[in-house]
Amino acid sequence: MPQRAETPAANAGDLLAAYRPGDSFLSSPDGVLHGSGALAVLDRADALSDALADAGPGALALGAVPFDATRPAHLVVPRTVRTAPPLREGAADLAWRALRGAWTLTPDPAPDEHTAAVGRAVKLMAEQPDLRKVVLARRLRLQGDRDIDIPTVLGNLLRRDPDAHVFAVGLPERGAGPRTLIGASPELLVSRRGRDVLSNPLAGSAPRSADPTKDQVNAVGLLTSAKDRHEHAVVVEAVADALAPHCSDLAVPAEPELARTAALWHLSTRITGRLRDPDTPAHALAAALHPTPAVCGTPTGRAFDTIGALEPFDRGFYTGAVGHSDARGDGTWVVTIRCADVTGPDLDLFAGGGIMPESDPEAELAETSAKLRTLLLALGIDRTA
Ligand SMILES: C=C(O[C@H]1C=CC=C(C(=O)O)[C@@H]1O)C(=O)O
Repeated sequence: MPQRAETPAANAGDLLAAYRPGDSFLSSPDGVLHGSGALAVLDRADALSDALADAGPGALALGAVPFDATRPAHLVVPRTVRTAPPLREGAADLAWRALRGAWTLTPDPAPDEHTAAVGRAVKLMAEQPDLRKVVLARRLRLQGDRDIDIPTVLGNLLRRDPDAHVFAVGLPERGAGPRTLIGASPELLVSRRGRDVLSNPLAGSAPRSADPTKDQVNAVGLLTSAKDRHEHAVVVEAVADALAPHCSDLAVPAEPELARTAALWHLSTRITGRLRDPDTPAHALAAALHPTPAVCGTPTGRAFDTIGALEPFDRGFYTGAVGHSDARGDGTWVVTIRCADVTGPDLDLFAGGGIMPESDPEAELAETSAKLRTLLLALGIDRTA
């Protein structure tokens, strides 16, 4: 059966108003997508191209791939797709909507366990210098007193970060009703438009400040920090190496620039290339890149094993990839960060940071707290966790 493309909506707000549990929503600087129903549900990204061919020439699929790419993905070819123009200035028209209710916040692991794990990673890197970087994360469990109103959270995320990749995609259920991955990722893993390929790795972070002078001091401090420049360079090198077999004219800027979200400054590098084989779809490029050292470390296998040994929880879909591909092979996939895994009134929030040999455990903990604020503030929780 072919996918149905509905008349485009006037704006993202109309798509949010139409969102129902189980639907998909993706907003990026290129446009906004809403998918409902399912012509096909797939657990492997390499099955996407065939499923898209079955769904018609204009069809698209969207969904999420977990951090551990050997585990099942959750990808949907929606029955119906509706689009809206990019949000841009329209963000100011989205009303900030408060979520009602009370929350219980439980850090798991506790903050001191996270600093201890960072300390262990630093010691490991000192003992084994070939282990250059490990990304360590922590989880914050939230329990509300009513089911989370997902379109309200998405609207609040968009209002604060209109240029972010704001998403809601379904996940395999765990017996407690619909499960949804929501978030506002600032990090483009890869996009493909015809032969044009773009990746925009981020690594190296500093908190934003409401005081403009302090905000600038933080930004300049980040741009000139040897530790953050090093942490960033490791990611750029890996992204360029992974794209090189697929791209000609690979352009890798020598210096990072600053990127900003409402909560953080990041070091950012825009890497562009021309696809050698026009039949390589966006999701194949995403699979070639994932996991970058922005979410795993260097070398990848050693860093992955170290994460397994030091993080006391399962990352699941956090630090995987979320996005969409269409039947031509074009698409956009982002790194699944600044996100939460939601079931009913329960949310698991996640935040991590790149640990380098020179990392300070308390500073790394503070960085994860700043990252958690993206979701906390969208939920109306103005607390540092
Ligand atoms: C792993 C996360 O962020 C990554 C992306 C940007 C900056 C990062 C950093 O400075 O450590 C991380 O590599 C996260 O937000 O959970």
